[in-house]
Amino acid sequence: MKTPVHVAVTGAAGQIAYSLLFRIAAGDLFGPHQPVVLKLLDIPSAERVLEGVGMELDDCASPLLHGIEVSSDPSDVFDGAEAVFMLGATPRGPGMERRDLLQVNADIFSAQGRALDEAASRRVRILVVGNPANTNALIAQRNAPGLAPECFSAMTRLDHNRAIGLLARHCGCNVADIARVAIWGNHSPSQYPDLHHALVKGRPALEQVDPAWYVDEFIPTVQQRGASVIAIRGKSSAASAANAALDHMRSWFLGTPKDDWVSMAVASDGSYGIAEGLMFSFPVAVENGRFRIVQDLPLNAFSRERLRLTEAELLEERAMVSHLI
Ligand SMILES: NC(=O)C1=CN([C@@H]2O[C@H](COP(=O)(O)OP(=O)(O)OC[C@H]3O[C@@H](n4cnc5c(N)ncnc54)[C@H](O)[C@@H]3O)[C@@H](O)[C@H]2O)C=CC1
Ligand SMILES: O=C([O-])CC(=O)C(=O)O
Repeated sequence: MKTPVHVAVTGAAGQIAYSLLFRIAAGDLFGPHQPVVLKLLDIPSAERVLEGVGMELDDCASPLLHGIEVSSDPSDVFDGAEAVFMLGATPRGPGMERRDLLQVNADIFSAQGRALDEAASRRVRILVVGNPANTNALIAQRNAPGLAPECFSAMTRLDHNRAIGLLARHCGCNVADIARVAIWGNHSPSQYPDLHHALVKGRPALEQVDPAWYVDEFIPTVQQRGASVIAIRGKSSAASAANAALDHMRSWFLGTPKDDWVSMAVASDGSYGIAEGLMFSFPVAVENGRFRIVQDLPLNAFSRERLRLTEAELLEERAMVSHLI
């Protein structure tokens, strides 16, 4: 048996965690031969719920689950962690934008960034899911100067999966027939779901869909999908968010297919003219456990303008938390 990977999950008593933890324990993250230790963090008032989640994990009798540790102290939970899912944050309700959560959630990410700096493995891979995810990831990263910026990412994989699902339904094909969809920018309505490089059954997607559908339906539907789920379900996406978080981490640990990429918000290195340091979603490829931003994709005037708009929003969000970074 291999040495267990230590996986920390914050907000472990919440709804996304309830869809995530059992799948990690079942091997959906690292496969059927890699044991894990789950390290669960939530606030003291959630202690009883967390205890109950731990009981249910025990009751799954998963041979891959080599331990469960529960705490309300981030330093305990991040100690030696190699994979960290940062879910712990207040979700939005109907009528709110994700950025309305910035003042509510920002302090969590500065404190937990410092705890990661102090305790996590130097090779840790951190995924911020709690909203507004990009700027929370920026706050955490800036509060962890002892960790490489490449240890941090924020989740736009749900948007990426939504885009693939919608395109597949529209084209009447299987999701496996689709490649090279990209989400650029912020996990917010300003994000840019880009089909200019996408392939459906190996042929350019934009030759197979009506341009008006792409601009007037596809882009706004993906941008607003989170709000649509809240309006209909009464709560924000949870199972699909957990699924995307697993997809994100699995791609980061195990790699992306040779002829495809995924979308991840990572610290900008200035690629495509995006301000350095912003946590910006790019198409990325992963090889040997390291991601690289896919380079040299041609961007037309429409795409350049969309990138500029979402970058402007992230710059505004960064200015709103300048006291924390
Ligand atoms: N990036 C993305 O694509 C998505 C992001 N989200 C975001 O994920 C976050 C979590 O969503 P849910 O699980 O539905 O919310 P939830 O309210 O069910 O769970 C959040 C949990 O975090 C805990 N928490 C709060 N402060 C904490 C702290 N300082 N340390 C540790 N835990 C803390 C709460 O006690 C609660 O148990 C929300 O911010 C939501 O908006 C949700 C869906 C998709
Ligand atoms: O919309 C929300 O608040 C939750 C979320 O981030 C999503 O579903 O994309």
